[in-house]
Amino acid sequence: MIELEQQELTVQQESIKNPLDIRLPMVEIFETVEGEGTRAGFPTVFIRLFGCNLRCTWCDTKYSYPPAEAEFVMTIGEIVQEAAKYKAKHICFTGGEPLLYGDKSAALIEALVAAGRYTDLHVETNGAVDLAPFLERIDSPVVRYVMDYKLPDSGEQEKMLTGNLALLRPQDELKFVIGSERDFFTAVQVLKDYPTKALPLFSPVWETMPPVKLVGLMLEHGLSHVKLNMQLHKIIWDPAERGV
Ligand SMILES: Nc1nc2[nH]cc(C(=O)O)c2c(=O)[nH]1
Ligand code: SF4
Ligand SMILES: [Mg+2]
Repeated sequence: MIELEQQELTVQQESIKNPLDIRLPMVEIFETVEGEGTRAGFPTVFIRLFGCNLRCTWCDTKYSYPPAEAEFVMTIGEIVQEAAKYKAKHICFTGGEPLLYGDKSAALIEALVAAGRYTDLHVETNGAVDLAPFLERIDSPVVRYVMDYKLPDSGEQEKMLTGNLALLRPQDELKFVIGSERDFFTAVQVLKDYPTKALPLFSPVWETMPPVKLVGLMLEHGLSHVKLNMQLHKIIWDPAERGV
């Protein structure tokens, strides 16, 4: 994969003039209903890029980074065309980490916006990529960021760029995946320490945090501004199923 990325970079530095020709490593494109966040339940096209800069203990998409390999490479033009084969008007841009490719990730978002088909394009980002360049460059009311804040159980908390929290806007979402009481109390503290305009979502880790326990903690601690976030796709389909 590293070889592929280096090869891609060399080729692109030489010859890319049209953003639609930029090539990105892909895992999958499919249509389903969004399982999470404020747009849960809406038919949505998922565009899943390959590669991630984190390794969360409870990750449910380990097929989206090495030692797994990218399923295929597509140009931005091909990705936009493939997405347009589906009827959904919402896009979930995910991974892996969809913003891993910097300017190339931004160019894909811009091309999807330019297609003019979509009323919502949300980016599922992992909290370890600086959102400032994307917020500066992409000026579209349909583009929203759903940022994860990784808690202690994920093993990746120290990679969180806390500066992102102040950059998030009211249309954005800040998701905490909560695996334990320690995670819960850390999330509560983060919300106190780093004020944000984004909507906070608390999502239970499927295997270790029974939803009833998380709801109990939310009510007990008066978290009236926090929304419970259940992963609908794990309730509708087998939790291990891909492409749903
Ligand atoms: N239905 C469904 N909703 C999702 N929301 C976020 C997902 C993700 O993997 O990022 C996801 C996913 O994989 N499936
Ligand atoms: S950031 Fe997302 S894709 Fe990357 S390891 Fe963590 S859960 Fe998995
Ligand atoms: Mg998933």
